[in-house]
Parts: sequence; structure tokens; C-alpha cells
Amino acid sequence: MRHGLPIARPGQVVGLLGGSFDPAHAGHVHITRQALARFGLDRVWWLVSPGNPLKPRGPAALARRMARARALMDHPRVAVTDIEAWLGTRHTARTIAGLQRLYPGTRFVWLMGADNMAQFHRWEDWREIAARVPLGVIARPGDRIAARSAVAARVLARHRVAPQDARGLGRLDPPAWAFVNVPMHAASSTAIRDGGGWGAG
Ligand SMILES: Nc1ncnc2c1ncn2[C@@H]1O[C@H](COP(=O)(O)OP(=O)(O)OP(=O)(O)O)[C@@H](O)[C@H]1O
Ligand SMILES: O=C(O)c1ccc[n+]([C@@H]2O[C@H](COP(=O)([O-])O)[C@@H](O)[C@H]2O)c1
Repeated sequence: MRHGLPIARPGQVVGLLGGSFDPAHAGHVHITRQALARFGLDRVWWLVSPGNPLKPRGPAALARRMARARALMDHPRVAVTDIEAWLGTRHTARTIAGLQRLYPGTRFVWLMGADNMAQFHRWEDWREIAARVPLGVIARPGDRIAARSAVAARVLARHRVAPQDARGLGRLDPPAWAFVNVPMHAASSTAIRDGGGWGAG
């Protein structure tokens, strides 16, 4: 897959890691590897966003972010994609609806760091997202408690899957979500931008 859509075989479980990736960093690579193992995923697709609808400042050019992400994420079961630009979506609910139409036999899991779980109730149609796909939430320094006490975590409390059962997450019918307390990685795009640029990972 270079440009356009990646291939998924029917029945595969594909984790979707949406992000600004402005720029991609070692934390993204770390959580991707953790997600493959802990959530029993066959594949992970990075969805490099045209722009987070909640972030006031637009990110760097998509082509530049894609190039950086592809240079960094080198794994046979991971694809770096610009699917949202291709679909013309930037709201996750619409992206997932589009992917489910395009890949009717594929099971998707939405992946996110604990910081995004804490904000999840502010996303457009977040309840629809939780009704469409299981959610795999990964620990992030400083945000573990916020994620587990988040509005969405409370609303979805009875659908939470124990961490030891998270490997089967992709085979469950939504709503279902799991929080996994993996070894954490402190990298962040903000820190890289504040540090003066995209030179370091
Ligand atoms: N170090 C990390 N640990 C856990 N999750 C992470 C980490 N870095 C990024 N993520 C998750 O990856 C996804 C995409 O993150 P994003 O591209 O916004 O990177 P970021 O470092 O959070 O960027 P920014 O600092 O600009 O907000 C989000 O779900 C985010 O929670
Ligand atoms: O759909 C929304 O309303 C929405 C609001 C905030 C963030 N998101 C998505 O969350 C993912 C992570 O965003 P970011 O900027 O934290 O990397 C990315 O795929 C965004 O499109 C989606």
C-alpha cells in the first residue's frame, strides 16, 4: 500500500490508530507494538489525520507527516495511511462508518492513548463510535487515572473488559473497551515541536 487503501482479509482484526502525527514519534511506535500484542490484533493502520477537529491550530502538511510516519513505523503488520483524506472525513465517527462500508468483513478496534480517552466525550458522536467498534485504550504518562475516571469511562463502565481479557477485544461485539497498563513511553509531538522541530524522534 503506497497511496489509497490497505488490504484487509475478511475476519481480520484491524486496530486503527488515528492521530495528528505532527510529528510521529517513538511513543506511537511503542503503543502500536503494545496494541498488536495486548489486544490480539492482526494489523494496525495508522490514520494520519487531515486535522484534529478539536485542535485550533492546523498541523503540518499531510504529505510531510505521512513521510515522517512511514520512515519511523517499519513493521510488516502496520500500514501508515491517509485514509481520512481519501474518504474526505476528519471526524472519527464518519471515518469508522466509511471503513465499515468499505470493509464489511473486517473487525475494527479504535486505539487511543489515555489522554484521548479522557477527552473522548467531547468528540462528535462519541457514543456512536463506541457502538460501532471496541475501544482499546493504552496507558500514557500522567493520564492513566484521568482515562479511567473520564466521562466516557463512567458511561461505558459496564462494557469494560478486564485487562487479562483484552486479547479478545476485537472479537467482542461493541460496546466494549479495555484499558491496558503497559510500560509507558513519555514521547509527545508537543514536546518535539516545543523542542524546536522534527529532527529528533
Ligand atoms: N507516548 C504515548 N503514550 C501513549 N499514547 C500515545 C503516546 N503518544 C501518542 N499517543 C496516542 O497516539 C494517538 C495519536 O497521538 P498524537 O499524534 O496526537 O500524538 P501526541 O504526542 O499526543 O501529539 P500532541 O502532543 O500534538 O497532542 C493518540 O491516541 C494519543 O493518545
Ligand atoms: O471525531 C472527533 O470529533 C474527534 C475529536 C478529536 C480527535 N479525534 C481523533 O482522535 C485522533 C487523535 O487525535 P490527536 O490530534 O490527539 O492525534 C485523531 O484520529 C483525531 O481525528 C476525533
